[in-house]
Amino acid sequence: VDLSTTIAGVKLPNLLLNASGVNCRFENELQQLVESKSGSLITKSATLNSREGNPEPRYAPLAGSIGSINSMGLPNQGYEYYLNYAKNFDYNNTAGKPLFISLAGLSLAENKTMCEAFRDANLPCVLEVNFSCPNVPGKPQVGYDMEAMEQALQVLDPIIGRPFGIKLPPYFDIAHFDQAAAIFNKFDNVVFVTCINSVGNGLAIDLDSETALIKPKDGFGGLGGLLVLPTALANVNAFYRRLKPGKQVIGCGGVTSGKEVFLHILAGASAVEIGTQLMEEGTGVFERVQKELVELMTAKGYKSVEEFRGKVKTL
Ligand SMILES: O=C(O)c1[nH]c(=O)[nH]c(=O)c1Cl
Repeated sequence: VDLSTTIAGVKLPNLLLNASGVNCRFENELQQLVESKSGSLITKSATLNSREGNPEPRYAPLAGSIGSINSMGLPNQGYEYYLNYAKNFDYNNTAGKPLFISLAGLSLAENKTMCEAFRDANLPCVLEVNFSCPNVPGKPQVGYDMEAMEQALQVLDPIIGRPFGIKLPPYFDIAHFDQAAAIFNKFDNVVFVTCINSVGNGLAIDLDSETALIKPKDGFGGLGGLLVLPTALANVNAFYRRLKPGKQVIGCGGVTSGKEVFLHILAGASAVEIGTQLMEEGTGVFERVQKELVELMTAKGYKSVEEFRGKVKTL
């Protein structure tokens, strides 16, 4: 069974990778991903300067393993740390794993500076511009401001000057799928969108203590895990149906096993990111999920993901 895929012109030996933000802030964590059975890896979203992020507790699993809530607040080492990592990355590693870099500037100026630095370094890594962090107080998500998103792309696309992707928030209105896809179809370098980032500003409350699970923002944080699966599948499929040929969708959200990876591919995903389940299980999740996906494909008679990608049936 062939699980390989190609994103932005780079080959992934298998279609699984981490969701940006999980197990990828520090070099030792990134090395764990390199040594894992993932097909590639992506760094924690970087800002111009390093950040401590929000006060803890800022992440919590939800009762009944239905998902997670986080308001990390973009803790990261600053973009130069990840630029340096990308300069030293072994692109000829035996596993053949490519490297993705996530950038989440707090302003267009920050994103411009970071994208110029990566352009000047001219490295084989692939950029994923994060327009969807829901947890920086006072910073509304660019992904929910269509005009700002288009203006940002008008500035960043020519600077990046090569294929790149965008990490999107979940949309919940068909008109928003239409508007966002129409924007991305204007930029030839935007060759993939990653759907979805966490479902913003949920509130998880503990029944016994009658207290919010996380400290920042009165307990408001992004939701992930199984509970967001139907929203993730809808966003993957909405953009799969709307983006021009040649543009791809990376699925993210609700993956706990091979089953949900299969559903993401059926919805149209060319690669699939794992966040909450990686946070809870550790990097062994990639081997387990891959085995389950192969078993499921074999049971269904599929030899490659191309045979069923995007082929979700409707009634
Ligand atoms: O709070 C975070 O760091 C964070 N948390 C998320 O759930 N998505 C993001 O893109 C980011 Cl940047």
